[in-house]
Amino acid sequence: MQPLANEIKVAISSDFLKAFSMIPHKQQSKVREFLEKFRMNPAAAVINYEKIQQCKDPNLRSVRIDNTYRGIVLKPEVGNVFLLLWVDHHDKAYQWAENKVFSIHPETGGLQVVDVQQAAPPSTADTEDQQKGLFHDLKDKHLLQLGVPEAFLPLVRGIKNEDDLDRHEAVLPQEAYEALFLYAAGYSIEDVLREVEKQEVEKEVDTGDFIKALENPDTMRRFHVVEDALELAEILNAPLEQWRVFLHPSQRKIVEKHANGPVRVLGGAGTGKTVCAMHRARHLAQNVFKAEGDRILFTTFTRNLAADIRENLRKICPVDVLKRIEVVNLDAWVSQFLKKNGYEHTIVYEDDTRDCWTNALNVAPKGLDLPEAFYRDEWEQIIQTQGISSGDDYMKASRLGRGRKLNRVERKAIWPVFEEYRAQLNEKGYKEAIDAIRDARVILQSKGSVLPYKAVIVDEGQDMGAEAFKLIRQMIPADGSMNDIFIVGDGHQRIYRHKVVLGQCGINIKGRSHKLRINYRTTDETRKWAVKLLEGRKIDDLDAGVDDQKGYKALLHGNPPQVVNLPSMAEETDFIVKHLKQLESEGVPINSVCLVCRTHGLLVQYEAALQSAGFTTYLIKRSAAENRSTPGLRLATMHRVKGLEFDHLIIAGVNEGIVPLQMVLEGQDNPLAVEENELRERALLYVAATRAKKNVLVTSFGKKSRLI
Ligand SMILES: Nc1ncnc2c1ncn2[C@@H]1O[C@H](COP(=O)(O)OP(=O)(O)OP(=O)(O)O)[C@@H](O)[C@H]1O
Repeated sequence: MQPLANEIKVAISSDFLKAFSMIPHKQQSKVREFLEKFRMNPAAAVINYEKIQQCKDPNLRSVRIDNTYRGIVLKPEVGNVFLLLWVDHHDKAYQWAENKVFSIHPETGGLQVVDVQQAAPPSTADTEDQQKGLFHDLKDKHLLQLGVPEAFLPLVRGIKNEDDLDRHEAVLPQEAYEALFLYAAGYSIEDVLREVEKQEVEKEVDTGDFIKALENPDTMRRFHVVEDALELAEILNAPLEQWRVFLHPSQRKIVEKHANGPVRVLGGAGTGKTVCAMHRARHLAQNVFKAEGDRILFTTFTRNLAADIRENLRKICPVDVLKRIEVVNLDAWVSQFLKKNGYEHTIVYEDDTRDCWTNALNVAPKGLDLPEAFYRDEWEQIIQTQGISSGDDYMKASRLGRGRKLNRVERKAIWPVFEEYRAQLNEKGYKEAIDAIRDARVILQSKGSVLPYKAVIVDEGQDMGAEAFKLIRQMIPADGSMNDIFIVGDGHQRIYRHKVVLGQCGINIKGRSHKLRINYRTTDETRKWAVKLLEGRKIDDLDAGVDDQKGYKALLHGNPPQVVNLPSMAEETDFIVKHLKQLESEGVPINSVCLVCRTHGLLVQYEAALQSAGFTTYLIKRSAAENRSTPGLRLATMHRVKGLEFDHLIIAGVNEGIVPLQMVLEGQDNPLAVEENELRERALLYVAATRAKKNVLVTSFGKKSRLI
């Protein structure tokens, strides 16, 4: 790798990458050639800097890409630093540059770009209105602390309500908008400053020191200092995958945190939890645990998400770093571990154990007349959760929270069902995941094995059960080591049957808890629709506390989800076909669309109908990464789309009886369990809707679900 001349720093902006992605391929190749020369020596004579007439910022220059295309570069007067800002056709590039001014904010130290033409206050604002503005309680000093550029103070004073604030979102620097949004949402100024990490801003900011400004977290959300040619080439190969380079300050803080124990990160759908977890893995492997034998374990709940993460880590890690990060879903890790330790069995899930239950229920006492669902829940919620393995222990077990009371005689009478169920599993060589996880922990404990992991990173923490977290704790015992466990999760997305209290699994996160609030994936309209599904429900924070969705915001805007009810499935399918054809006619690639529904049975029916309408389809499976190079409309159950994302989403068959799934709700005599089951069904719809980047269509036939 060649070093840069004279310690010159070259940074590219997120805007530059967006502009680069929009120019023709031919010019993109020219830009690449130019950039390589530029990166090696931006001060070289071959680079033709031209002053831009009428430009408000005296430090902006244009550079020649070819006869017709120009790049826009910022070369501050002081410091050996060059920033690449934009690329476009000559006239458009000049137009873009005309009103832009780049400056270091005197309070926050962040390098901001503002369009000075947009800084004028709303023309309707008279003096009286200004006094009643949304921010009239805040002094100028506070507004500046929040990152509002000085030139924008009159504009911000003229903002009268939240809609007005939203209208100015694109005009304000993102950090200023986010801080104002939080204040408008009811946070105190102190809370806002804490939330946006601006409590400890340096006293004196040198507004001429661009090198220093490039290290500021606000700057780093839009500028990236290019390290070497390889990195530059990789960034240019996927200019729109901005998560690879530009982290939000709240994300960066979490990623680079030096933590003296386990860290928990919460955040609603699309807030970049997985992105943070991946960057954390890279950061630890690259900068903290650097020895050849050091390993980072990155574990997820679902198998297809692990496959996706493996692919994405490749994009941000050099090969030598990547090979020290092991990505695997927990069940697979456990399976491999048990195999290595001489255990041969198959891990089974709910659907695989139907026969075992049928046989076990043959020994159920006739007089009690308890439904199958009762036995299954008793097994899962009492016997498995408490690790009960004998009739005696079952007699003593706490059944708190179970609606149907059982006296001693009844307990004794039903215990043989569970014994028989266990025997059925053993006979077939099956193990429920929770048993396998428990076995792995016991082996680790008894052998005192030392694993090579210096850190464990957990994605989808909300779906890991207590046994899973106890195992993770055992993998990396609590011996005071720094940066040992990093968990990201969201109770709103819990769609499997687990609820944990990390503290009770030996994972103490006190004082090391963070929250992400900016949704990068969905539009704000979709986010609001999805959040409503869970409104008023108590959602836990993985550690016996309560989580909320206050202060969340999506960066993108669009139409709210379209909800359509049709009389029959045939008519619903026709409607979906028309919708898909419309998308195709707008140039939407069909593999960026996913049709989701609640059950596999229904999915198969939609698959057949859509295939006969001429669409190629692709079923998303439990074990494979979502490979976009495979053609076809994506089809998946709600469980399978967790952690994934698509431009367009169709949620079909959202009928009463299907969402929530009747089978899940019935047979329950415990109101608490009914409530929990319904919550999970709502969470499934929340997860499904929040997979969409652009728009959501929700369809039903016959009677539509009461949830929509
Ligand atoms: N700093 C960032 N800059 C640009 N895009 C980002 C950034 N962080 C996250 N994203 C994008 O936001 C989307 C959601 O990110 P991610 O999947 O990490 O969120 P999540 O919180 O794990 O979502 P969920 O819980 O809904 O599965 C992705 O498309 C990701 O690339």
